[in-house]
Amino acid sequence: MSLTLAAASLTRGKRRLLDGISLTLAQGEQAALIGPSGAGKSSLISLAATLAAPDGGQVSLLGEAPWQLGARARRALRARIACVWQSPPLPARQRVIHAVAAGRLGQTGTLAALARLMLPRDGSAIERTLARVELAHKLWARSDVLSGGERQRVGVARALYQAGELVLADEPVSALDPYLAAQTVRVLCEDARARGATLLMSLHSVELALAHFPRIIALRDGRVAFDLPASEVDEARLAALYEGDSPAGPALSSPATALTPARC
Ligand SMILES: Nc1ncnc2c1ncn2[C@@H]1O[C@H](COP(=O)(O)OP(=O)(O)OP(=O)(O)O)[C@@H](O)[C@H]1O
Repeated sequence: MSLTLAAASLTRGKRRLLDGISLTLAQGEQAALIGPSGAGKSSLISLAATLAAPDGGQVSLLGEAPWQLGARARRALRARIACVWQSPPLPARQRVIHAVAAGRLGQTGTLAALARLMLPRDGSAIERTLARVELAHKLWARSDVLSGGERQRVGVARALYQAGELVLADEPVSALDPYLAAQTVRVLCEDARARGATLLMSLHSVELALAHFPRIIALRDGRVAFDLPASEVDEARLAALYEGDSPAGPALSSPATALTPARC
């Protein structure tokens, strides 16, 4: 299995963000994660990206138990996992070419990686990757002059360039217009399919989820509400899922650690 969560839970302060989540994704499988705001979608992606360790249950990624590995082995595992964040953490002065090149930073030794980052050898491959998200013209632009949607597409290009065996995407198209959103989801799905990579993507747009994914995993209040083939997700299930959106769990009693995006 590419991704397995077995009764996985995640707690911050007194709040249970994820409550006994069990699911598996086979190598090459593609699933969309949907659910109301606050359902736990980003928390689940954070667990799968090893940004957070479960405080109950197990997480297994690409056949490894990340939290039983030493730091070095966990870094090597992370290099096989590509992440796309809703707000990609791009340093302001970084140029797009370097931001995309950073996708492969974890795949070589430190010195080679730094040299590659300063002076990307495969600028034309990076440009072609950017062209897939209609951003080739921004190759040398600085990150701080990009729009929110352009930043998101740089994050997508970085993941495409990384070519991870497991691709995790948390609301990767929330800042894009409907045409680009559909186009970008399609590119991520096609790329994963062509490489036999596994893809898990959280989406607010149920329409995009149903149009592009064969499997829909729905979360509500930190639990799996349903996990079904897209063809079996009907209006009644969606109405029950989104009806009466409510915050999950009790209020925090103490400041909690934010699940901040980091490079996978
Ligand atoms: N570090 C934290 N400390 C305390 N509560 C948190 C923390 N991170 C998230 N939460 C809470 O956990 C719940 C789940 O958050 P999460 O971001 O996973 O939901 P989501 O489904 O991705 O929501 P959205 O669709 O709005 O992005 C929310 O109620 C959120 O306020």
